[in-house]
Amino acid sequence: MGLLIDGAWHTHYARTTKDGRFARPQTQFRHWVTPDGAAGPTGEAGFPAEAGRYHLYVSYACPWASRALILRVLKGLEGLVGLSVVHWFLGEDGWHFDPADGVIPDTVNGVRFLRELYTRADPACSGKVTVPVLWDKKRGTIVNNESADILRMFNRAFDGVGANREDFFPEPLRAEIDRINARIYDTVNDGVYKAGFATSQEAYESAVVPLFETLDWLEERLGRARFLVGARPTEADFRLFTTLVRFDAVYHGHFKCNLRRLLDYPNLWAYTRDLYQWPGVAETVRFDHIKGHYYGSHRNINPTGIVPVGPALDLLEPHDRASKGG
Ligand SMILES: N[C@@H](CCC(=O)N[C@@H](CS)C(=O)NCC(=O)O)C(=O)O
Repeated sequence: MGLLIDGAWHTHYARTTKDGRFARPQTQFRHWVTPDGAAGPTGEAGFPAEAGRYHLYVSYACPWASRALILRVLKGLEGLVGLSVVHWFLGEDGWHFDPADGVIPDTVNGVRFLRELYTRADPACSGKVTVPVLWDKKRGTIVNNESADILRMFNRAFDGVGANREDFFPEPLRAEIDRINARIYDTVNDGVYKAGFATSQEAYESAVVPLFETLDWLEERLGRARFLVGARPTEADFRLFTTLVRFDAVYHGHFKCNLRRLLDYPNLWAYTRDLYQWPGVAETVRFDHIKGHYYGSHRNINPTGIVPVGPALDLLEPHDRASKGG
């Protein structure tokens, strides 16, 4: 693992703060694709929605990239926004495209390492080289590498150029979705990383306790309703899903989030299966990439790199959630 400093690749840097806490770095590129090319909530104008102009780079292993991948499918953007998938192993050279099952090479820029995209976009770029990345083929630059922004763009920007009209961030539900996202981001999506990458007992415990408080709260909420907000799935559900689907396979053991398993939460487990079985979602979930990435790449946490065979999970088991409405 490494990062860019003024365009140069470095492999030695502190991952945690002095007290052992993991702090997620700021995202560098925050422009927006919009229907007419007007500026979005952040960044510059000049990225109008056009069929075939933009390309998405993801890892199947990564929960942040996977949420963008899910929205690409749910909005019917496969024919409009191209796709490349990195190799699951994240080593000294960062994300790369070595051939392996499931890897989709970079047909746009022909790069071997993802970091080359970052320095093409900005030769003096500094920061982590992360997925997802949304690339503009016309201007030859990164539009945005923040998954939360990419979800919102995919949800609306391409509706006039061939996306379907499904709305995963409906106007009347926005405030509630934002409110629920904030808690889930801090304690669950990022919470598992704060626990897993902690290098002090205190930092670890201060992530695990709120993580399970939120899961307990969600268990209760999802006992009353099929989805988090409203009667249809929204972005809030898919943002939570990508963490839940990895929970027992990776976070429970590898990241020591082991107060309870997802399987111990009847509602959360059935909810995860419901979303997994939602048309288009299962094809975005690749456990070989997920497990290979976490257990194989984080040698500070798992020095042998051995990938456990279990747990046996049946995500296709019927979920019986339709009775909760929606
Ligand atoms: N804020 C970013 C975070 C993305 C992120 O952290 N991705 C991880 C993979 S799960 C990554 O690419 N890490 C590369 C590294 O740490 O070198 C987003 O949500 O898009």
